[in-house]
Amino acid sequence: MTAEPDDFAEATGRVGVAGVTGLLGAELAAEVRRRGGVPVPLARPAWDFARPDGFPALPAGLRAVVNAAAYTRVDEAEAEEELATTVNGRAVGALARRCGDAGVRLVHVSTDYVFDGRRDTPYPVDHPLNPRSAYGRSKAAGEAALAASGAASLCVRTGWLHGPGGRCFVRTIRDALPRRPKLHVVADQRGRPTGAASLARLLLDLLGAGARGTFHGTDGGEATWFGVARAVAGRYGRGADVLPAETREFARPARRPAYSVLDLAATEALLGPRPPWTVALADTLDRLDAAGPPPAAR
Ligand SMILES: NC(=O)C1=CN([C@@H]2O[C@H](COP(=O)(O)OP(=O)(O)OC[C@H]3O[C@@H](n4cnc5c(N)ncnc54)[C@H](OP(=O)(O)O)[C@@H]3O)[C@@H](O)[C@H]2O)C=CC1
Ligand SMILES: Cc1cn([C@H]2C[C@H](O)[C@@H](COP(=O)(O)OP(=O)(O)O[C@H]3O[C@@H](C)C(=O)[C@@H](O)[C@H]3O)O2)c(=O)[nH]c1=O
Repeated sequence: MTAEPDDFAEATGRVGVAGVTGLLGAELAAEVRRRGGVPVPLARPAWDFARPDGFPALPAGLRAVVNAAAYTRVDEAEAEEELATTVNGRAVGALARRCGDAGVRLVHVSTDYVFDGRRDTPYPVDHPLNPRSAYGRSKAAGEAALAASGAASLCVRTGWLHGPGGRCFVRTIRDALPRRPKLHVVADQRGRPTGAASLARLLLDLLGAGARGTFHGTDGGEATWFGVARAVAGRYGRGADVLPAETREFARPARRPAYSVLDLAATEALLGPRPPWTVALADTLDRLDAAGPPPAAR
């Protein structure tokens, strides 16, 4: 990984955003606007990641492209691996080649699920990939396609995203609380919960710092899914209703890594310490509550 600062932070310009309707893409578009730039959606039908052979040339005058489009349904991917691999793998290569042709920098987002979760200390950026799920394999294929394209790119692995603008674990737990007297949540998977808005800022900051290669981009600290669920429920006076479970009790089609804490050393050396995950969690819940009534406290 390298970093040669440029003037991106001062002159955001037109930024292509793929996946603009998603959890991260919506925050990215908002953050580009906040910095005085113009987000340019790269969306269907022209940019259908399931049909990357049909990608057009990039719109003119883009300063950079950020790819937040992906097939993200981890369990469904087990039965749809071919589609997931096209969207998360082949399409990334095709987009990178379009960016290379136009001389435009590409920021691509990858996941903690490319690792096998067998470590018990944070995964360095150059640790060998060994995904245990179809989704993880499809995202690893995207990283490989990006590298093979030769385009000037930045790949940022993140994990456990949450935000008000889409489906995520935090929202699932918040919405389940009024309907379920008790929630059993796995306490043997550990990672770094990350706010989508916090990640959007980080991606643009990394771009502005001229970062190239692979970086990790999460919020700071670490937690289990049980810990996250407890924190969500605690806000509504329901913390005691979240009970710890083991992964083997919670059968799902896809395997999740037991440990997916990503090492942040290079990112923090460039941009300073990451905020603790609890800050972005409070922000997500504030924004969800502002949009609709919170679950009734019991
Ligand atoms: N969510 C998480 O916890 C994590 C996510 N990531 C990565 O972060 C990135 C953003 O994820 P997130 O915001 O959660 O994703 P979402 O599932 O919220 O959004 C996915 C976006 O991709 C678009 N998309 C899906 N299929 C296609 C297609 N065939 N053609 C064009 N666009 C398509 C969707 O468009 P539409 O609305 O039209 O379907 C949507 O805009 C992804 O690369 C993901 O792998 C990494 C780690 C954790
Ligand atoms: C809703 C729920 C989940 N769980 C468990 C199941 C699973 O092991 C874990 C996480 O649940 P989810 O299925 O919501 O999260 P999951 O879809 O696995 O989230 C992942 O999404 C992809 C896109 C990524 O890239 C990852 O970084 C990660 O954020 O919590 C419970 O134990 N109890 C519950 O009530």
